[in-house]
Amino acid sequence: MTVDTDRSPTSGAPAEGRQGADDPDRVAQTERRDGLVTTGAFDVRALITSLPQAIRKLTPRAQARNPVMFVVYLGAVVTTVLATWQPSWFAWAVAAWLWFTVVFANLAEAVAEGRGRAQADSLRKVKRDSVARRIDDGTITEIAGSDLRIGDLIAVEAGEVIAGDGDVVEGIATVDESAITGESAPVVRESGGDRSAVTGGTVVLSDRIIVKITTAPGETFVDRMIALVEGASRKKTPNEIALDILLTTLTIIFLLAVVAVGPMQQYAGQSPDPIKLIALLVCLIPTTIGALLSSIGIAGMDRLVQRNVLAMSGRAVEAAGDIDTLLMDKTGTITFGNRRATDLLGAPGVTTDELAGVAYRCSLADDTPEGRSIVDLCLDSYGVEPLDATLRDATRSNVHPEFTTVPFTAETRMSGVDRTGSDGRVVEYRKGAADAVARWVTAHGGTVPESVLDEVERVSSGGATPLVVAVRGAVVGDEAAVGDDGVRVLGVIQLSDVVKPGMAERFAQMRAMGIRTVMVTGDNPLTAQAIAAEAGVDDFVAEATPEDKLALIRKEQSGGRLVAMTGDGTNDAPALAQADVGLAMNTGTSAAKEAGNMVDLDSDPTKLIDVVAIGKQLLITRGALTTFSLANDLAKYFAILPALFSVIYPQLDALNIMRLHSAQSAIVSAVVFNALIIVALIPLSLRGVRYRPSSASRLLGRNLLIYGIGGVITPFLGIWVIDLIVRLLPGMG
Ligand SMILES: Nc1ncnc2c1ncn2[C@@H]1O[C@H](COP(=O)(O)OP(=O)(O)OP(=O)(O)O)[C@@H](O)[C@H]1O
Ligand SMILES: [K+]
Ligand SMILES: [Mg+2]
Repeated sequence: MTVDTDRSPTSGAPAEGRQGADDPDRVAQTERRDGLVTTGAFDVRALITSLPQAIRKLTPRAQARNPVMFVVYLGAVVTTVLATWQPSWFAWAVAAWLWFTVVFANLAEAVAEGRGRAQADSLRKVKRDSVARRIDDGTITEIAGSDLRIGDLIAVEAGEVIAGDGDVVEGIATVDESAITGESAPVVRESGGDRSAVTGGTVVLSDRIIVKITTAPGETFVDRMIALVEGASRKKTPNEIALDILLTTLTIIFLLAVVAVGPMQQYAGQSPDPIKLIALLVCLIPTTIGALLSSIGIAGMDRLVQRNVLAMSGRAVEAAGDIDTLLMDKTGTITFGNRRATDLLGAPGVTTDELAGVAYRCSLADDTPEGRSIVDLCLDSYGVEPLDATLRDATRSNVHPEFTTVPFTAETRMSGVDRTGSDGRVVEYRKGAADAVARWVTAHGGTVPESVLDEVERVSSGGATPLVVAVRGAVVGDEAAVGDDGVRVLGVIQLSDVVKPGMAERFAQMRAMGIRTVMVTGDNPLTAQAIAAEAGVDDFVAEATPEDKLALIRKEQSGGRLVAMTGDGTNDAPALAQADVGLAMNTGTSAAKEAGNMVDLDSDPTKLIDVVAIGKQLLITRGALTTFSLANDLAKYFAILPALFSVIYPQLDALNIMRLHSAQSAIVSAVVFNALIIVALIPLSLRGVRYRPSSASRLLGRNLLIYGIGGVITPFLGIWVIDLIVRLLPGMG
């Protein structure tokens, strides 16, 4: 057991290095920083500090949620009544230890929940009251952050707290998100692209942005994080419900068996003692796993929080343990997502100046990061004469009589501007994915020159994204001479992005875990291939629309496979919602974060390795403790049955292999052991059984061996030792 003695989980202080080298279960080393942090290790003091909370859970209502422990609870009540009615040392000893059993079970849950409370406290600090400057028809009203409604537009400037969750709809800013992510380096949040989501409670460090509110007060990301780490929103997973049903069935069977013992005793001329029968029942029903089941689940979620992953459902965590396929989008997930225009390559007979002029027009109203980077490149490196500010702004906000914006969509994979001249003739400026533009050009009777196709191929093979630029219609003004109404390809814009470091080895690790990694991108096959090779994914799908992404997941799932998806864009949202595990990047859009069932605050897609390990560990821990609990209960037969019957059937004394002192001391010892084993296993239930990547059947065999045999042997030793002490107490015969 790893005992971290230098901090209490309820101290509220975010720990430095919550995971150290002392944690044997650490599956992968991730940089840890300040932030949403607690110790992953178990702290003995937590048992004491969580005691009041455990006692508070003694209400019938709280107990009724757990059928196995509810039987113990009722047993404790009945035994207490009997002990008051006919007091004896034995009766009171059993009553007291039955109450301890119930409290210890509550304690397991309270300790697990307590670990989240410190995180919740530090998150509440993020939820400070802030003032929002709401924009209504151009005027600004100051209102309380708590009065914001979905759809409100607010202006936030450097130094101000963002009052609510939303998407940046105008501007670009650096934002300090450390209160939530623990990452102290500021992040860029900008309109238009996949890095538009901002979280209420974070602070704008530079510039000014306009944010469109996407969540109602009280339902914000931070609110959900608080509910999550406190376990308030925890629902039983299907697996837990199935196990609950099994445990309840066993409890009913044992209840019937014990009820039958009374008449048997009577028949043999011995008057049955209800206290002994209750003790027998409690020892036989699976109290150990019944007591620890919910803390195992809570601890699994908590371990994810320690890795900066927020799981919105326990079901997703369990599914993660069995993932077969991981789908990822490319930009922003495998690459940094900071696609910048880096080069312009003119078609034959087109000068780069002409190309730059058209590229600039194309991107004037394109509010994506790609579009803005093209404008920057054209102005800074190609000396394009900028349009005057009013004209530009009018175009951008699509109110100019002459210019009509054609925004980028994931379906068309093109964007541009239509310009209506004074003679009513329209010129269409377009740029976009090579295949999309080629289709547009062909549809209008044009062709893409061979040399442009060569450039596209060259740019793509290097892992960059080529955008083909084309114009259709008569020339108005000073752009490239296109002659008549025809359509003409002007050249290629090169967009460059960088693969996040360390991808290849992490994907290799996934391969070792039996997970197939597939990159799904809207980009062209050559770029996809180059990036796929660099990142080391097993497979890739290119030119995928949002529907394709969704269909791919459905196809994988229909083959019985469990699928994880990581993504950041609005176009990934349907797929994130469909996947068994939908891990959204925190840098992504609100839509993506809403759709997924997990959010990675570090925006690291390979974090899925940790998520899978934690999911597997959760399943293994639950299996191991269930095995242990059942084996354990079996062994208690040997302590209690001889004690109950040896007076009438002396042969049964042969079963009393522990040579327990007396019937009373045997029963009390069994009940004491039954209670103490719960406390002894709390650390294991919270920390989880050690997990190493290996085949599922090997793991299962190994655990059955350790926890099955351990579960049989431990009670014999434990009850024998406890009996040595208990026999010294009064009333033990
Ligand atoms: N602003 C833009 N204007 C025109 N075309 C664009 C623009 N941005 C991207 N494209 C083109 O559309 C393609 C699809 O872009 P999108 O951002 O939808 O990709 P995606 O499906 O999210 O995949 P990934 O994020 O993995 O690249 C890009 O590969 C590019 O060729
Ligand atoms: K038991
Ligand atoms: Mg994307």
